[in-house]
Amino acid sequence: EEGGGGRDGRLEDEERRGEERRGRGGAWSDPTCRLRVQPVQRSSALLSPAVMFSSRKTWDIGHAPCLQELWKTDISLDAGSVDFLMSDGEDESSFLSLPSAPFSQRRSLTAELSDANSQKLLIQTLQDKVCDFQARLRSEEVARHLLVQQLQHSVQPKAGGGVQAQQEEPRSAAPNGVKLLQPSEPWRTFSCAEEKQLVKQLHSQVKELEEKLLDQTQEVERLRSELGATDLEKQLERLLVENRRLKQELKSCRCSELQKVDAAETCSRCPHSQEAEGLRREVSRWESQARLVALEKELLEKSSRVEVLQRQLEDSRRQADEWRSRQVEAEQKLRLCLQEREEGLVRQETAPPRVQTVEVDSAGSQKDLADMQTQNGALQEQLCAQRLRLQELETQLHESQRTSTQLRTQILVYEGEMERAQGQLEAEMQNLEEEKNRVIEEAFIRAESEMKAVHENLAGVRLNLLSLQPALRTLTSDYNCLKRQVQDFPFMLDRAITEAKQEICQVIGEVSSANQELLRKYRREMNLRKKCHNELVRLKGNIRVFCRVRPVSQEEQDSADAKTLLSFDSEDDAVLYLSNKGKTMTFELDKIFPPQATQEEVFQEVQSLVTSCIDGFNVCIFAYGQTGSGKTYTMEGVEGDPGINQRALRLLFDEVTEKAPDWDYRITVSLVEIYNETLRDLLRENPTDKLDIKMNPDGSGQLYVPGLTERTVQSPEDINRVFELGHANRATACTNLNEHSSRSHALLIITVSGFNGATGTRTQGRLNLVDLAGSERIGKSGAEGSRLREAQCINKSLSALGDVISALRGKHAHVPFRNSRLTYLLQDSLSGDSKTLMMVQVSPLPGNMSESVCSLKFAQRVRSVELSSSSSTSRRHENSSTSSSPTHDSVELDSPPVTPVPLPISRASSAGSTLSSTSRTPSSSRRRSQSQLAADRQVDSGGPVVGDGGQDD
Ligand SMILES: Nc1ncnc2c1ncn2[C@@H]1O[C@H](COP(=O)(O)OP(=O)(O)OP(=O)(O)O)[C@@H](O)[C@H]1O
Repeated sequence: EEGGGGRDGRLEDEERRGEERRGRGGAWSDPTCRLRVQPVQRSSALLSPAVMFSSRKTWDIGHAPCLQELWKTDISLDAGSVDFLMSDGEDESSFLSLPSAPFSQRRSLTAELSDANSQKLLIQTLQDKVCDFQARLRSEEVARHLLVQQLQHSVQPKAGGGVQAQQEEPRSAAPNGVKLLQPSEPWRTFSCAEEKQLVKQLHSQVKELEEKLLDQTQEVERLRSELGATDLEKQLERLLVENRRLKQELKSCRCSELQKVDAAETCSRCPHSQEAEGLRREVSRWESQARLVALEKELLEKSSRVEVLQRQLEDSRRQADEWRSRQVEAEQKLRLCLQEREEGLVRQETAPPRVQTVEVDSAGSQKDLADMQTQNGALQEQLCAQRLRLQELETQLHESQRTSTQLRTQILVYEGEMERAQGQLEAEMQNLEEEKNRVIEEAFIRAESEMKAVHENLAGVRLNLLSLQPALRTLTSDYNCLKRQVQDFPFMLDRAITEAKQEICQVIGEVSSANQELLRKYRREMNLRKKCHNELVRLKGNIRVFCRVRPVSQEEQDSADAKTLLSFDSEDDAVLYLSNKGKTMTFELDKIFPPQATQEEVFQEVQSLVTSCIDGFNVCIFAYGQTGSGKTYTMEGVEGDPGINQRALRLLFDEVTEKAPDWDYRITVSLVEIYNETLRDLLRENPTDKLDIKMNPDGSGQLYVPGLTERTVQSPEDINRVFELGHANRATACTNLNEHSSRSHALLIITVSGFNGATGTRTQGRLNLVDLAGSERIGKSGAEGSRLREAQCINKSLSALGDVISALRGKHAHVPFRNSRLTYLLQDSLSGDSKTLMMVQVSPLPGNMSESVCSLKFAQRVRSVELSSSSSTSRRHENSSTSSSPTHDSVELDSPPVTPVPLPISRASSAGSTLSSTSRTPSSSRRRSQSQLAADRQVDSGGPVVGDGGQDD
């Protein structure tokens, strides 16, 4: 207002100066100085799309552009266009529940919204839209009203009292002190001051209007942000959220009902299910009732909300009617103004212009006049533009009228839709009410029956409780007792564990001592067993003689000479009868194997001798007999049916393995052949090399065979390899193996060395398995050359063996071991406590009878010899000692007999054997049977066969 006042002041100054100029120069005389007063040009802001409202609360600038576009493009407002308007061309989702389909489809879509929530939402949306349309209508009406007012302001001076009144009171007609120069004012001449003042007034008016427009635009923005469509959208959003929540609640209610039904089915068999089911049903009944109450409350709220909205709708409708009537009035006024203005214009055109002549006093006045004339032209142009604008406004008015008509129609349609939806909602509510009542009744009946069942169950439970009380008391007392025991249990457990530990330690000590005692007893028993065994062997005789009669072969059976002269005692397996030249000879040996005896049966009888080798005894097993009597068969056997050699080694392996935990044994094997008194090693690479028996250079007086190969064997496979090698070497050494083998002695020397780690005891025994050469007396048959020499050598060695045994038997001071390589080599195995087995092989054929008789006599003679047990003590050495040895008793009690390592062929043992033969104890004397004595006598009378070869010792 200050600014306005300032401007007014300036205008007054200008008027005053103009008056002065007029006073000085008189009236305006120049026609060029005539001034046409033109209507005030509207601010460009008023022509902008923005619409101003008279009231602050009715600003709605956001939707105006859309309507103006419609007006410009002349789009008819059908249902689709209404939707487009409603969505404001920006976001259709702002009207979520309203389908964007044409209006013709809306009915069917609405009909599809069957449930109450959807209908409620639809009603709400429709109401919102109605409000929205009403607001838009209001805003349009306000805009039109404003335009009309503006027009009225423009034409007011003329319509109010004509140019005269304006001339009389130019300042009072303008609001806010601004003098409005109306375009309809008739042409008149003004003084320069008046013109200048008029121009200033026009400028100030324009500025004022622009400021107002700016303020109102800002106000519009503010109101739009505060109110506008956002409230409606928020409300709509809230309602949508509420609708969604209600839907989910309904769904969860249905699901819970279904789950309850399922649970009731599954638990129907449970004994406690009835009670639980009753309680659950009661809870669900209460829940459903609570839910129904909540729904009812919600429904009431919704209903009240609908009523409020309906009231708002009524109000808005009434306001719309009022606005409509006011618009009609404004239109009428506008028409009247226009009419008057047109008439004024017509009058102006028809009336002759009054031209006042103004004398130009000065060049400045003339210039002002020219400016005024220019300004007058501009005002004329503004007048034309104003007219055009008036026409446009009229067009817009018509359009807005048409739009309002269409909107009204749309409102009516929506109202009808809303009424129908409301009717459906009411019907739905009615149905829901009925459903609710029915459900409540059913729930009540169900609850009653369930309550009854619950009461019955409760009575049963009470009874059970009464019966359970004594048991509970008992259990409580037991529990307390157990609790006390559990509390004491750790102490008891500790005590028991301590006692148990002590007992266990004590028992372990006792067991350990008992174990030691048992071990001691076991050793003593073992020694006793060995002692008994040795005693038994001694009683049986250290030299044992078996006889094996070979069967008659198929070829021999076919010959006429197959009739056997040998017969056996069925009751005594030690007696053999031989019929020769009409008289029967009886031979009694330790064991006689008939032809049908198997290799296994033969080995059963010799295996005790084999095992004594492990205990440190020297054992010698001879196979004696004529060629073809079965010596090799008995010792080596055939493939698939091994003889004593392989079986002995296997047995030794088994025994050694059995004693393995305490004893560590080593078994070595040597294969030696004696042919023509020549010693050869069958396991060395060059078996033809001759071996010699020499005195040990260490001065111990023992004999040994330098270069004799000793192969360690650990398995039957090793044995097989050794035998194969020996057999191959024996074959390379001769052209005819069979011939050669019958003329040579084959010795398998097995040495078993043992060491007891616990006691430090060492043992060594030797098992000599000898396949002797044929014992037939070839020399007497007139053989010559090499055969004679072979026969002589065989006879010599066999005679030497007989002499040795005879000397042992006769307890001679001197035993001629050195008369042959065989006896020399086997000196240790034949003397002392060594054990000797002579397996005499006999052919049953009559043609071999004389040889059989010789062999049997030799066997009889050998059997009568006994080695002295006392002499054995000198042969034993303990822990690798040489000649000094413990007494026989001490060895037997504490440890197995021990022989020195390595095993020498000792001369001292020879002396020992001599000593032993002289110091034989009476207890070791052998009781012989009468038949044996008879045989001895018979042999003595017949003369020994052994001596036939002659002795060179
Ligand atoms: N108990 C037996 N059962 C079956 N066959 C046997 C028996 N004893 C010997 N024979 C067979 O008799 C034959 C001669 O035996 P073997 O070669 O063992 O006699 P030998 O006394 O070793 O002869 P040599 O002194 O010439 O070596 C062989 O064919 C052998 O198979």
